[in-house]
Amino acid sequence: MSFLSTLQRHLDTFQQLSAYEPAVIALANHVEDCIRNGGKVLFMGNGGSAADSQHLAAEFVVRYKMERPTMAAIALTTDTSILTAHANDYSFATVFSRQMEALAKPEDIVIGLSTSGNSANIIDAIKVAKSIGCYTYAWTGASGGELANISDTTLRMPSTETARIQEAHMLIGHWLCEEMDNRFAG
Ligand SMILES: O=C(CO)[C@@H](O)[C@H](O)[C@H](O)[C@H](O)COP(=O)(O)O
Ligand SMILES: [Zn+2]
Repeated sequence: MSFLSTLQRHLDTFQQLSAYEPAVIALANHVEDCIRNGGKVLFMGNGGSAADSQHLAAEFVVRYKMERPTMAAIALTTDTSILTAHANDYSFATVFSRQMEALAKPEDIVIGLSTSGNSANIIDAIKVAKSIGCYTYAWTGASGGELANISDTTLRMPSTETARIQEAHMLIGHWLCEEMDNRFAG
């Protein structure tokens, strides 16, 4: 496939994202309430979505563009000792749910990023998060996968291509950070 056709598919996907404004504003309102009430946001994903989870948690805790107080967030993808011990001793399928049991509180928001919506470790962790009482979001591709059936809210990106879905997730994530700057800065 040529770069121009890749770029065209990216643009086709992104052109549809303006329709997501109500969903992103609703998410931002929810995250604002969660943070103001002492909650935190837990992100998780595999592969590129692990990187995206860390990227967004860093922007919450450190900064995005503006000076504002820190916002509580954590990516469940970063501690290699936890990840390797759990995968080695138990199973990779429960590598996030174990951390969810340890860290999540009912007032928290959980965001699982999965392009297929079918990653077993995210499905298991969303189930555990719900049993704890957290509100759960799935960020997926167009199909939504199994995560769309079990999460409280699913944001389905308008693509079936992994890379384009990931690119759209990051636009949504940066849009959320921008909203948080507007609400918490100054
Ligand atoms: O970044 C990419 C592809 O762009 C890959 O590393 C990709 O994230 C991995 O194949 C993941 O395991 C896919 O998982 P998921 O998005 O289906 O949950
Ligand atoms: Zn990638």
